[in-house]
Amino acid sequence: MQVELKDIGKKFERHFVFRNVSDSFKTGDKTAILGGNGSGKSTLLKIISGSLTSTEGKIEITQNNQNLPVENYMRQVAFAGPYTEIIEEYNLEEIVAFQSQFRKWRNGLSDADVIELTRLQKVAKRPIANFSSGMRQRVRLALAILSDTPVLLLDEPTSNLDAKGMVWFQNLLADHVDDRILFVGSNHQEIETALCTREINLRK
Ligand SMILES: Nc1ncnc2c1ncn2[C@@H]1O[C@H](COP(=O)(O)OP(=O)(O)OP(=O)(O)O)[C@@H](O)[C@H]1O
Repeated sequence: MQVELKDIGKKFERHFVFRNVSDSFKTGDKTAILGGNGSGKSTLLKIISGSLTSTEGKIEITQNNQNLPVENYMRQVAFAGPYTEIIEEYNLEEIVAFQSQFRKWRNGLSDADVIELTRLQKVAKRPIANFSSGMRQRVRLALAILSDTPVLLLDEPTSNLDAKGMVWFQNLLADHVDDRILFVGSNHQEIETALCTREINLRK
């Protein structure tokens, strides 16, 4: 799969957040999207995910030498950001079972494997509404990282994670990144972008 950004710009109200972002990404590319608060990292990630349209330019997706319509592409993208909604009334077992109805897990993992990999098995029957912010973030990350999608987008992945959670995140991502296109939005957090081999710096 190839994701190509052609002169992408995004304007909210009267102001451009960024303009002229052009780049091309293929399977195996791991890209850090860097910049300070308000530089447009989340906005660019949403555009790359297909969930937000750009004001200028276009995004082109190619799979098996064919252009992929955005609605087909969106099914192939997994996204986790601190703002990604999770169904509060469900418990972890129910959320995992719900997602697996429409999306396979990587490497033939079962729902039970996914729950085990969150390391939250002990609270798997508690409603997410009662989870701490760090526990919720683990759920968001596990659901995205373990989804069998060729594109993975993570926005500020270590937000709300403690030291143990950061190590958990790094190991989980390292085990599930190789055959994908990865984008990580980060405020220059070493630990978040450690695996990245290229960058888009929105400050420039
Ligand atoms: N829906 C929206 N309507 C109006 N302005 C918006 C909207 N979404 C984002 N913005 C503005 O666009 C700019 C970039 O926001 P964005 O969330 O992409 O930045 P960011 O680099 O991810 O920031 P942070 O590091 O603080 O998360 C900000 O000035 C923000 O206020």
